[in-house]
Amino acid sequence: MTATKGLEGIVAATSSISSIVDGVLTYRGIDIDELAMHASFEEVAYLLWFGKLPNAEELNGLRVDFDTFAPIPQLLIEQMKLFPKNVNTMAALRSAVSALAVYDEDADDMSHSANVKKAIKLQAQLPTIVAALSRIREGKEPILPLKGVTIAENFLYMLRGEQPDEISIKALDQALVLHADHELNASTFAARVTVATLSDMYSGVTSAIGALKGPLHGGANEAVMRMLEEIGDIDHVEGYIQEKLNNREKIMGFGHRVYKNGDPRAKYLQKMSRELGEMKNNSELYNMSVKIEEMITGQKGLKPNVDFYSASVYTQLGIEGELFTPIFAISRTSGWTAHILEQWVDNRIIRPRAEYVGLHEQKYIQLELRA
Ligand SMILES: CC(=O)SCCNC(=O)CCNC(=O)[C@H](O)C(C)(C)COP(=O)(O)OP(=O)(O)OC[C@H]1O[C@@H](n2cnc3c(N)ncnc32)[C@H](O)[C@@H]1OP(=O)(O)O
Ligand SMILES: O=C([O-])CC(=O)C(=O)O
Repeated sequence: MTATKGLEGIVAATSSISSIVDGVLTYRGIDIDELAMHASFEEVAYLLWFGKLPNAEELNGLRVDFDTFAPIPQLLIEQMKLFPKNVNTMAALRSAVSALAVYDEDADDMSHSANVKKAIKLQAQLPTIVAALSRIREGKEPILPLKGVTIAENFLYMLRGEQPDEISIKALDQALVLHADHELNASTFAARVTVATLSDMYSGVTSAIGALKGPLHGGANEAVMRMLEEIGDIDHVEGYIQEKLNNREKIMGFGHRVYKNGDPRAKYLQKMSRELGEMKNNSELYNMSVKIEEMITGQKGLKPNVDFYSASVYTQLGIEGELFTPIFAISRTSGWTAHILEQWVDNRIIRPRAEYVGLHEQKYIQLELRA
């Protein structure tokens, strides 16, 4: 038995949700380019769960479900208020989603219909939780979700308590579409491993949030923002990045296990970042990001991934760094829950082997004889 570090190249599941072949990403067979340009996040969530784009009636039904489920239990809000103010937002989100199970009397109902309902419910409630966590951190009261608006609009409204502008809504909606699913990435794999024991959907999504938090995965978008803040000025990019490269440090937001010639999602976030800068007459963040990209691609041949330009996009939308990875989680909830439902269709516990590299033939030594 020989281990493959990081399971690189190992095919660990079959799936009909999303695929990456020769650098082309599709959701249910539809190219991400088409979805990025034409689809709303609500349509994409439906597509991931049900395998087809919704007709007008189905889409409306899903929107009504989101409206119904978006409010979160008051007891959960009270619990979140007890979290320390400086808590990591992903840690708080992980705890809040875990707690949601306690308030759902159907949490352990493993029928397909109950699980589909939980997927929709989780998708509706994640934006409410993330916005509430942000408001509580700022010492403000959480805001109740609106009815009859998109997830992107509702989230921005609940964050700020005022009607967001159309450009921000459109940009966030497109970002949600781009982050919704990505084959067997680490957090989705974590979700599938968890629910393959026949544990419940809340456990699966809680595991996934834990995996997404790390800076080698979803946490990279926040790390990119911290890096841009540390650099501070376009004139400092060269010295800062060169020193990191000389020290063989990783630059967050670059590289990918599967894409070697570039992440097809990154170009949309780059475009959005450029356009937002032009609109606000302040392209500093965008220009810094482009300069970083030129250096990393020039010297290491590495291309930006989905996390790199999302950092400057969210910042230009007036969103704080602590919310970048939680926003990723809001979007990826659609993909995680679609994978969880798929896992249960033909389930088998996921239990690989380890190549043992430890000591052999050791003897038990009595406590009093140990050094
Ligand atoms: C949504 C997402 O999860 S997208 C990914 C978000 N993560 C990041 O942006 C973090 C930065 N990137 C990375 O750490 C990696 O590229 C990963 C985690 C995305 C992929 O990891 P792996 O496929 O295991 O590649 P690995 O880390 O082994 O890198 C291969 C080589 O490229 C180098 N490399 C990879 N990414 C980077 C980077 N961002 N900066 C500098 N060097 C890098 C590694 O140092 C390694 O070099 P070596 O062979 O000389 O040791
Ligand atoms: O697929 C991966 O390894 C990481 C990624 O880009 C994602 O989850 O969107």
